[in-house]
Amino acid sequence: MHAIETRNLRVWYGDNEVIKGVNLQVPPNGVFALMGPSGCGKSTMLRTFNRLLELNDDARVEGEVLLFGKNVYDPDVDPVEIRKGIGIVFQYPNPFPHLTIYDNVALGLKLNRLVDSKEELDERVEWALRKAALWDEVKDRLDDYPSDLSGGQRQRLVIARALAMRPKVILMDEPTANIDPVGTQKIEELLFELKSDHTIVLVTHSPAQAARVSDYVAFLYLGELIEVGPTRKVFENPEHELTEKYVTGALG
Ligand SMILES: Nc1ncnc2c1ncn2[C@@H]1O[C@H](COP(=O)(O)OP(=O)(O)OP(=O)(O)O)[C@@H](O)[C@H]1O
Repeated sequence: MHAIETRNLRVWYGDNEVIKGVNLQVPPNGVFALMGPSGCGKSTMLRTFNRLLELNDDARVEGEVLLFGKNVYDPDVDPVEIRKGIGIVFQYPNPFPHLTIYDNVALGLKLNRLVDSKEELDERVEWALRKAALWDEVKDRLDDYPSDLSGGQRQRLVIARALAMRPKVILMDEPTANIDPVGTQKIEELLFELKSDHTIVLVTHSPAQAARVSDYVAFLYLGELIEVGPTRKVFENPEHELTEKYVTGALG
């Protein structure tokens, strides 16, 4: 079964149609990149997957988004539950500034009563920080605040916060756009580690990053899906001229 499947997905902001009937299938466990130039609709599409987009009053969604076979837009689905079950990481690392490193990871577990004891909470926090490849750097300063961390570390803290909830799917919207090259490399290595247990959908405007980290890639252009397939195939043997132009840098 696909982790995510869209069926004739369309999105409007007011009268402006920005996703124009996209049919897409994201296989489970791997990195699936959504790439395309600025404004083509990548972030908009990503936010339809966890129903975050409808928090924007102007936006209207049509079509289906199946999450492991279940349409998240069915009337019996609670969008809050959907958002809880899917991790999301944004372009600007946004840990809670007034919570310690420990509490940033622990908060969702506490609020949702996912653990029974302090011991279990400690274990889960450590587990998530290890999975996010941050534990060694923060284990002696769990009571510090995220402002003491580098941008790359803050982003891995956000990833740990998401992982603590054990999501099957993690959405990442340009997670390295504001991170230096060393921090970017760490996050890209982390994606490689995470993909055996998680489905990661990565929005990137960088074809080079898509080529480095993804197993499958979709190329979006002006709200349309131009091409999708295994990353190697799309980069080495694209079917569409537009894709070829984009991956060779001729499209901007
Ligand atoms: N809140 C909004 N209200 C109205 N139009 C919007 C809104 N957000 C995005 N758009 C428009 O929708 C289109 C798609 O934007 P979106 O941000 O999804 O593209 P993107 O590919 O993620 O671009 P970028 O890489 O620059 O973030 C653009 O034309 C954009 O101007």
